[in-house]
Amino acid sequence: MTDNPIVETLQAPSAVFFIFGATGDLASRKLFPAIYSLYREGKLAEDFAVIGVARRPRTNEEFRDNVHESIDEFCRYKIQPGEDWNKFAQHFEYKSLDINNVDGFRELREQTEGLEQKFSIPGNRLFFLALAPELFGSVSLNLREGGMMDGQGWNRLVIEKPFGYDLESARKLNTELAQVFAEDEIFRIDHYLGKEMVQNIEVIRFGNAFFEPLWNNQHIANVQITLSETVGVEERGGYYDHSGALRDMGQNHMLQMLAMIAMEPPSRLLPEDIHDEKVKVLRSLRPYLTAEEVDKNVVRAQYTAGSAKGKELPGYREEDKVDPESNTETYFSARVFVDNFRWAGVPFYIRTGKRLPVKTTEIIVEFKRTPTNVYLGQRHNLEPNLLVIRVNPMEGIYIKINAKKPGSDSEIQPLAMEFCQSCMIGINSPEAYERLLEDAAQGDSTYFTRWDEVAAAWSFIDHIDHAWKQHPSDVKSYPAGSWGPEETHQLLQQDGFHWWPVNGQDEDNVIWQANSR
Ligand SMILES: NC(=O)C1=CN([C@@H]2O[C@H](COP(=O)(O)OP(=O)(O)OC[C@H]3O[C@@H](n4cnc5c(N)ncnc54)[C@H](OP(=O)(O)O)[C@@H]3O)[C@@H](O)[C@H]2O)C=CC1
Ligand SMILES: O=C1O[C@H](COP(=O)(O)O)[C@@H](O)[C@H](O)[C@H]1O
Repeated sequence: MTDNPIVETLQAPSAVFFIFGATGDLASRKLFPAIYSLYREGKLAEDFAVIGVARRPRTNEEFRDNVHESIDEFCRYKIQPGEDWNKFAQHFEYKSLDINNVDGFRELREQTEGLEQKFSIPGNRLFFLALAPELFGSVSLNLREGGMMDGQGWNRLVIEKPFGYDLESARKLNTELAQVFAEDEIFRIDHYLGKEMVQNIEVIRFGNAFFEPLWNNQHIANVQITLSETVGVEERGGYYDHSGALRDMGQNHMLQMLAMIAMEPPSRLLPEDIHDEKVKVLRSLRPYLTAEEVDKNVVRAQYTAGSAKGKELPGYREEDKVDPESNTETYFSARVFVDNFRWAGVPFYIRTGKRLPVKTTEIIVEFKRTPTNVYLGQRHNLEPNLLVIRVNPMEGIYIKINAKKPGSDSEIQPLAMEFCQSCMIGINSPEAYERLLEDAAQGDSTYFTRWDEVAAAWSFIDHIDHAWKQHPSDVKSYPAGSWGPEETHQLLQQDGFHWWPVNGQDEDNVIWQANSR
């Protein structure tokens, strides 16, 4: 049922999609809308089914109403007046069960077989775990014990982050999953890898002749990755207070983006080859083994009360379900080194935080300056060239270059050569969860994380966390609505650099770049 002529209509194989945690936030905000968008674009096989699973009692009709509401509220496609809603909704059923009770899985098996018969689905089953991580191990064991793996087709497990709390717990979880699923059946989600512009990094780098020769320590001065959020912890205080920014964003999204920027070109674009290259980067991260090294290279902070857009905002310790004496970091920044031939000596600065002034994700590659400034005699300081990849919410890339100011004799100004994808594609740019669900159904693991990548990332993060645990109260503070603690600037100043403005704005919100919104 595609109404968009430019989308590819390669359909995913016919399968049953199980959403474990079907009454939860992720299912409602992301998963049901993603399934509907795939349906609207003709990317789902005609013969598909969805079974929502959670403890709360729901009839199939009530569940379908929930799905309708979630699509109304969160989907980029709207249900059309006069559209045959039931044609879509009849594919959805609900099963109330407790993950820890294997009998429920046996009943689920009967229900599944009934649906497979009804829609002529050849036994392909995709299990999406939108559940608290503590339940991941039990659900996979009970899938096997309850006979859910005995269908005639393939079985795939799609698993949400966080994958473990540290390397040890991640290993334990992986061992539990490996008792039931082979590595190529496990699809570990990092939803940043589903984002259009993160996937585009590969094409920008490997599809253009002029970047690759410059993509090394001879020509790149530093790389800056910013993932800033305006929201606080919202209703996720219980989870976040045990996680913090380093685990919530650092171990996964930020290191994955760094790996995409730093990896070697794979000889083939097969999932295994890309994973191989990324894991080499993650294993080359210089570990910070002592508290002194961590102090010198990593900054952590927590937001206090502040304001944004004229609205008063509470401090982190006043948030719902947060320990009033919590030392959990809501912000971190780090100077990271990739110790290999290509990147020796090039700092990668990464920062992320909640309650910052703008919602944006940007990767800025700062090039080294020209060998000499021939305009110095005319008192012109040339700015370095930048390549800026805008990931979220604006999507696009621009290159900042120096050019003569039109009409002037000698004045030089920085300007942006820009490709603004969101200006062109607008709301039709697929959401990350659509791509990832589709890829998992197709069996393509390129934009999921392989176990050795997850392990290498934890190994790097664990050293920082161990150092922090020695001095838990050593966390800096920043007012909500500000750009983080002062110390974050020192990270770059020690190398003679500074954070470039993101979102096309400097810290006084002066817009210097055309398509900033
Ligand atoms: N929400 C988000 O934006 C994001 C979430 N995630 C991850 O996704 C996962 C789910 O998050 P979220 O949707 O926010 O969590 P919620 O707390 O909103 O939902 C949890 C779901 O699990 C079900 N559940 C809990 N215990 C059991 C049980 N014993 N048996 C069966 N079902 C159970 C709940 O339903 P019921 O109470 O009816 O049993 C509910 O449907 C987590 O791992 C989270 O870290 C990751 C990135 C973003
Ligand atoms: O994984 C997570 O990501 C979101 C930010 O995702 P985005 O796509 O909106 O940039 C973050 O808010 C959340 O804390 C974290 O768990």
